[in-house]
Amino acid sequence: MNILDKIIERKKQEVADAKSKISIEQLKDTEFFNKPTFSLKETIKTKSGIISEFKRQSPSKGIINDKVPPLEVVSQYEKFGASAVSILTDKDFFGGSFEDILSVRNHIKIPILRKDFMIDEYQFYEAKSIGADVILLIASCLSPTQVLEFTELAHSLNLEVLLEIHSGEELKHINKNVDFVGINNRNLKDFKVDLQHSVDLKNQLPDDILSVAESGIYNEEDFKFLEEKGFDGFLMGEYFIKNENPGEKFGEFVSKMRI
Ligand SMILES: O=P(O)(O)OC[C@@H](O)[C@@H](O)c1c[nH]c2ccccc12
Repeated sequence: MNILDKIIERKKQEVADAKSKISIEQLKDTEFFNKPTFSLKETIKTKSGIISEFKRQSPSKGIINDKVPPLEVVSQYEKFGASAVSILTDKDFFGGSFEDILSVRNHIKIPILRKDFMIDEYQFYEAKSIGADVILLIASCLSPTQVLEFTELAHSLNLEVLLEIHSGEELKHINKNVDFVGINNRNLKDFKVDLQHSVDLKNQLPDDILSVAESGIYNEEDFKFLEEKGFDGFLMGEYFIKNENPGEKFGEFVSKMRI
């Protein structure tokens, strides 16, 4: 079984447990559920275009940084011009939690992407109740019909949708309602990174869709290369988070790139 299958199997159990503890009605009754959201569609154009990520660990890299608190990191990301922050909420494989979003929500005014593996409607209500603005849909874990239905549900809750694809096969998961198409430079099944593969795929996207290059952007050349190919957004995690002071590293990067 590959890692992605393992994650999804575990996620099903996790969602079943959560459902048995807290109902959707209870989620609707939380502080953030009815608050207005922040739009990445706006900030992707007006700020740096970078969605900078907070994560402690990943299946491909193990522990990356478990020393810095989320608020310290994301406040700096905001200060230096991040269009949004991505926060992993998966616990077992990425060391995240809802608390990582809850603890920062009231302190930043840019969109938060809840980065998790969405497989069930329940998780959209959860995302909204913790104060997320954008959710990720991973094409390789869903059918095109599920992508369509989940997008409608997300929009009904005022959440924006980043649809992640990695192969030509997955182009058929795209529908005109998704807000952004992310192309993962990393294959989630074997962790290989290939930027040219992503550019080839980007050239097959509909013209009017906002595109995000995701993962494995490890230096200035990688970023420039993808920027020149016309990506609108860039999802970057490890390059910043692996440092003692990820926020400062992000600030240096933005000023060096003059974005
Ligand atoms: O740390 P990186 O290589 O810069 O990658 C960030 C982000 O793109 C990556 O965490 C990611 C992209 N899609 C995902 C899906 C699930 C888990 C993680 C991811």
